[in-house]
Amino acid sequence: ACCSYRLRDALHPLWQSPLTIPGGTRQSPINIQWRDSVYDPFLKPLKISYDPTTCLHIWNNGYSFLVEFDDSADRSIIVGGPLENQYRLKQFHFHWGAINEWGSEHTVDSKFYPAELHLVHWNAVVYPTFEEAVMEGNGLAVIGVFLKLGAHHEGLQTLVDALPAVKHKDTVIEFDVFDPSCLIPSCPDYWTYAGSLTTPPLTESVTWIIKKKPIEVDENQLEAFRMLLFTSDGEEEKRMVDNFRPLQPLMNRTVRSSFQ
Ligand SMILES: COc1cccc(CN2CCc3cc(OS(N)(=O)=O)c(OC)cc3C2)c1
Ligand SMILES: [Zn+2]
Repeated sequence: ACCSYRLRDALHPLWQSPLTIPGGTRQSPINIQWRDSVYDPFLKPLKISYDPTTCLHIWNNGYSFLVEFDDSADRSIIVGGPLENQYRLKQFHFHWGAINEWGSEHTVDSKFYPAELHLVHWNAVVYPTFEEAVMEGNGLAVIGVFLKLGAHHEGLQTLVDALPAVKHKDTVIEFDVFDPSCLIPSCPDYWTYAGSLTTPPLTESVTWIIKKKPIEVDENQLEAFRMLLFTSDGEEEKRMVDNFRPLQPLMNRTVRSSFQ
């Protein structure tokens, strides 16, 4: 009883997974202290080339909603930046809060944004499958984009309009043409550091590329995220909000910036 009590204490209420990974040295998310980040002049610009027709569907996986892509060929890829290889787009999703005061996973100088977009890519040059890449130190590259409250975002609206169809956990809707580069700021500046997935399996396989500039979305668009449910149809409704992992210790890591 004692050990299970201890374990239960350490489990995150959201997905019953450990808050800290035993022996974890590069967990995510982290606070990005702007003045502690180190400008690296050798960082290249990140090159993003997505084919909008690789978009497949949106599904509510009970933790967020994922927009998944056909990653059977090198049709939607990123290259450059801190990356040694090119990486294929697998899916993107968001994390958000119940209110605008919090919701992002990463913070900048301890400031939360109301939401954060993650575009998940995998190293198909080195690994045969996404599942294998998830387990390897250089397996994944995730672009993080902060969302702030402001003007209506035209590109996001097509996605928002589809959300009522994936209100419940394990629902899916076809979504067949979407170019996620409309959600990425044109400003090239980013921070980068070695981290992990922030949802199970929490593996330390992610090169994080966090864009300095946020995108603006309006209140109605954030509210649309908040009307999704963690729960399946027929279960007692639990609103899908606050689906972000707590900040993790920086430990022996340096955050590099692509800008001075
Ligand atoms: C070996 O473990 C897996 C193999 C294939 C697919 C998955 C599920 N996948 C992992 C990557 C990931 C990563 C996710 O978020 S994040 N913040 O990028 O870590 C996520 O947020 C909803 C969902 C998923 C789903 C796990
Ligand atoms: Zn994420």
